[in-house]
Amino acid sequence: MKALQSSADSGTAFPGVVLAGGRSSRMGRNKALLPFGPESLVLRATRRLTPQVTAVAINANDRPPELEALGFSVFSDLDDSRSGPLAGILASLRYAGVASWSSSHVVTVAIDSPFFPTDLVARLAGAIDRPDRIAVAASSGGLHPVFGLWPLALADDLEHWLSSGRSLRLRDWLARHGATEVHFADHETGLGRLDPFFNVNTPADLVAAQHWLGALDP
Ligand SMILES: Nc1nc2c(ncn2[C@@H]2O[C@H](COP(=O)(O)OP(=O)(O)OP(=O)(O)O)[C@@H](O)[C@H]2O)c(=O)[nH]1
Ligand SMILES: [Mg+2]
Repeated sequence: MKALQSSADSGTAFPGVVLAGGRSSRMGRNKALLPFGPESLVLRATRRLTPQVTAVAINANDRPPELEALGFSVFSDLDDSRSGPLAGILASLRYAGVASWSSSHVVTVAIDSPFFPTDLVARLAGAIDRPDRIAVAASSGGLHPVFGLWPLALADDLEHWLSSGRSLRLRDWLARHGATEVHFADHETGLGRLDPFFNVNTPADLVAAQHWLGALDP
């Protein structure tokens, strides 16, 4: 069995994927390319993730030229069913093989949580001690399982789970394996406490997020 490839001394050693494969139906337009501060949500996510991981790729099903031109590897779900985040996690586990990422796990983050913690990966990695363990993020707002550390060894299990018509709910597949939950504190801002996993789903959420952005460090 592969050793868990992370240590406090060498820093985290996992590749990361920005999950941007959803429909953005509540927003009404592709969330990845939404302007956010001086950049876009996808650039914000990659910029926040890059210092935490060994490589970054983007998982997307809508792939306009502006997305492809960012300089990151982009890969789609295995099929076009848009069946939810589990499809993106499976695609990420499979992409790890395509990209020859030699690690025990892949990290995923959501496209639409622009304030996710800068110590996300270190904290998730520090919470598990075996290469077959899953770690997921939690906060005052509850569990955020799209932010997780996923063992590559579970790819076949997940593919079978999805292809056999089991639940598409991420939490249902998590329950099958168990996961270590890692709690993250709110950001303290001049405007009050902000859940680091604040989620931008609607145009109103985007307005609120821009407001929070002004109250936070870069
Ligand atoms: N790869 C992939 N990722 C998905 C899929 N559905 C949701 N996601 C991702 O999961 C995260 C949470 O998605 P949601 O905010 O719940 O859904 P959304 O599709 O982005 O937006 P809505 O259509 O408004 O629900 C985001 O990072 C999405 O890009 C999917 O079918 N495939
Ligand atoms: Mg969302």
